[in-house]
Amino acid sequence: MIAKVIVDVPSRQTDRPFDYEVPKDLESWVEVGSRVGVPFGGRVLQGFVIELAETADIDPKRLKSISELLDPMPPLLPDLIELAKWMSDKYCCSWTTALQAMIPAALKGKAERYISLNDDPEFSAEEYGLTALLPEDMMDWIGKQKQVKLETLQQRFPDYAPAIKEALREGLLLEQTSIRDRLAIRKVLTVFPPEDEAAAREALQSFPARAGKQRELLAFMLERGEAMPLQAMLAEAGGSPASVRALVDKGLLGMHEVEQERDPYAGRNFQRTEPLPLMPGQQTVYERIAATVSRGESQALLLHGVTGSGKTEVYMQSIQHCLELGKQAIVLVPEISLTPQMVERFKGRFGDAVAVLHSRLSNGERYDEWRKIRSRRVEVAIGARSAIFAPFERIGLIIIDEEHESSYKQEESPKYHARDVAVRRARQHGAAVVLGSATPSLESFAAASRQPAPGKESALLPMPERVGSRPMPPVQVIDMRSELQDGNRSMFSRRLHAALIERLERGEQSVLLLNRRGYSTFVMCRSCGYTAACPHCDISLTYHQKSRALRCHYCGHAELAPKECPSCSSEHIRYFGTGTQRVEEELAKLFPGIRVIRMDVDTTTEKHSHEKLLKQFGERKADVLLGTQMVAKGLDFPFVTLVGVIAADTSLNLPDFRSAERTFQLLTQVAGRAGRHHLPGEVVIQTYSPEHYAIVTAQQHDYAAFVREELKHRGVMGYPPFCRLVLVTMSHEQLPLLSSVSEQFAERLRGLAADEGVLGPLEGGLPRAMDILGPVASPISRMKDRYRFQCVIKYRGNIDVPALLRQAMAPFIEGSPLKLVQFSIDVDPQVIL
Ligand SMILES: Nc1ncnc2c1ncn2[C@@H]1O[C@H](COP(=O)(O)OP(=O)(O)OP(=O)(O)O)[C@@H](O)[C@H]1O
Ligand SMILES: [Zn+2]
Ligand SMILES: [Zn+2]
Repeated sequence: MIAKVIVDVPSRQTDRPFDYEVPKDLESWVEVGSRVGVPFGGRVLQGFVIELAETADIDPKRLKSISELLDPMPPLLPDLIELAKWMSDKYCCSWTTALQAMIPAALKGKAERYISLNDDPEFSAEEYGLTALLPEDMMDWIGKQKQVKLETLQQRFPDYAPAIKEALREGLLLEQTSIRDRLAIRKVLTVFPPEDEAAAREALQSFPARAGKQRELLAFMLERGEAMPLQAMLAEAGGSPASVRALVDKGLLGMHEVEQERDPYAGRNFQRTEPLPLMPGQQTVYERIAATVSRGESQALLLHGVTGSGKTEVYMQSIQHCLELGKQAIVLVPEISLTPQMVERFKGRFGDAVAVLHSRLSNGERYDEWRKIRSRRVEVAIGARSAIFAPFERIGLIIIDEEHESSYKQEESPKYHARDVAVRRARQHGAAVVLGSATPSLESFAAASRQPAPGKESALLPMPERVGSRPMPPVQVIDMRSELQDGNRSMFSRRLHAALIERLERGEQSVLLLNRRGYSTFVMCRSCGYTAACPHCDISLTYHQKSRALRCHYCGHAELAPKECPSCSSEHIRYFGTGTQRVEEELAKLFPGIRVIRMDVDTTTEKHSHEKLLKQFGERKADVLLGTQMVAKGLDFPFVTLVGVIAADTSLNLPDFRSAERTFQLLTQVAGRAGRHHLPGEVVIQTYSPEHYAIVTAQQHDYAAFVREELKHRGVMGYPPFCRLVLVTMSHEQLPLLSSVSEQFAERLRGLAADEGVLGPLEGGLPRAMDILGPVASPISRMKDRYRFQCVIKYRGNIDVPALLRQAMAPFIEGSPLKLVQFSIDVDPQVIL
């Protein structure tokens, strides 16, 4: 049997399956999706079996064998293997990169080298005159251990590296490579009650007096009647491991190692919840989703429900329906809203049938949650982006909450968008996809608004009302320019100031949002305007108050913050702390005694800090929750009656075609935190551009008006959803070489597009058109000492752009990797900064 294996070398030249013979004893184990170790270029590397075949495509004499099978049960399923191929085509990444993205980090094995003695009876060290090569104690040690790690051997005998090498060459020592996973399954020695209870009870009567402890232990286990870890048993019943072992030897108790799972939610009791009677709006939507799931139709539905309309309840009842059909469900949520609130809701409804995958778990915990899915012990997976790869076999429903969130796009390779992968995976399984949001992305909204095919219903499912017909909170927009004219220099407008006082007096809570972007921490000289920049990247350094250091976000470069200006020696050099720190200080000054919880990157670095802070706020231990984007989403606190936005426009002015959309989304989401329960809410938005349509429409809670206006702009400028984008970034240390290669690349691409008959500006109204802009220097023109150029490709219609890109790149990616210009391709980029 031949296995076609994708080997873990992420280079474009080796991005294809290689043939390996499956050893006879592994034939019944190796499957499509198995992870194996295979010899490759003199080493053993990890790979995935993507196909099994009878015959090899290469000369059988050159055929090598699989060296090891890494897991008894394949970590990947055939549908995921196929999905990886699709991802590698669509996103222009290597196959192995796509496959690696699908398995938990704990399974990304690393090759290790082991040394043993050559115990082949034919081999004689004397004969080859090798007896003196290695010291006797080393030979003894290796012999006793049978197999030692090369690293350990070198540490123990540091002076013998050349001798060890020679011994390996001469065959005195043998080397094996093997893939070791980054972490093993946790095993616990467990004691089992007697298999034959009657016999054990009999034995209990006839125990000799001196074996009193054994008697006690046996009685204890008989009483208990179920297995328990040895440690726990000894702690509870007393006694020593030796007495337990004696009972095991007598065949009265059983004992062996049992895999144990780390359960991050162990010991937490989730209050069981029952499905709520749905509101009429929820009911209509639920019925559409349930019918689609029942039909096994892979349709993508857009649930456009305003904040507080009860989307989560609709998700949960739809999942319930899916489970009743014997199928599984995946729920994607943005990492940031994987708060205890969200987890609690799902655990409360589905109990142990839920696996939770998020990045704040340790690798081990994540792996264990993943194994619950793989071994079919759970039915529902809830997690961030990568949970879309949950290895379920019969998916009936995929839900993407807050579908407009940019965190669904992975920024490193494979640069996939979970929404597109979900649609593809749903097609494989005949599963329904539900995209939910109060502020859908323009792409999803445009797709769902398209005229449905004849006989089909619309994909757009609106829920325009809040649960219980609660009103949307009134929003006031404050023009900060007139505040200044009236002599108010504070960062709080008079209205926001007064509103905060009211909440303090009434004992209600407030959420304050500071749009962090544009408020970063930087260093500036007041005398000459000098700002500290990274010597390796074209970007300014940020100031970290704790370590008093300046750091680069891109390459990690760090230096001590200067006391005087390096440029003009002035002492008037100023460090600007994070925006949120400044707001916090100001709050303390203006409202003595106010209790503030600050939530930003600085206060949420520790593992559970995010949860802790929210919990405190939920318990009303603070008056104000102040933070960045983190406070805008998903929170549902009954006593929050005021939401204030300190400066709405910081994200409006970014040179990014989505900046208006992002601003509208952020304002709408954060405004939605107010007045969700019995107490009415109020929102105050401070801005310098009160007339901007993103702010006006957010004030009116008018998504449709925002979309109309935004679509006009996108149409004029030629941006999605009117076309699609691909960003190609090229980098190299030498500017002249980079400039010449990027010109040649763009020329080739234009030639290929012209051959296809699609080259040209998009304005022409052709159904298929492709425009290639650039190359130009990237907005960050140098990073990690490499210069960067980019091309932006805009296209419309059914054009296989990735295939054209591969062809255009081909001449530049062959040969020695060191001299090569590096190409990075981002399909459907979220930011083109
Ligand atoms: N049918 C119902 N009957 C009573 N209460 C409900 C019902 N459905 C939802 N709720 C409650 O309404 C509140 C808002 O619901 P939920 O948080 O699901 O809204 P949402 O649409 O997800 O909002 P957001 O987009 O702002 O997160 C919650 O407290 C929820 O428990
Ligand atoms: Zn200066
Ligand atoms: Zn840098």
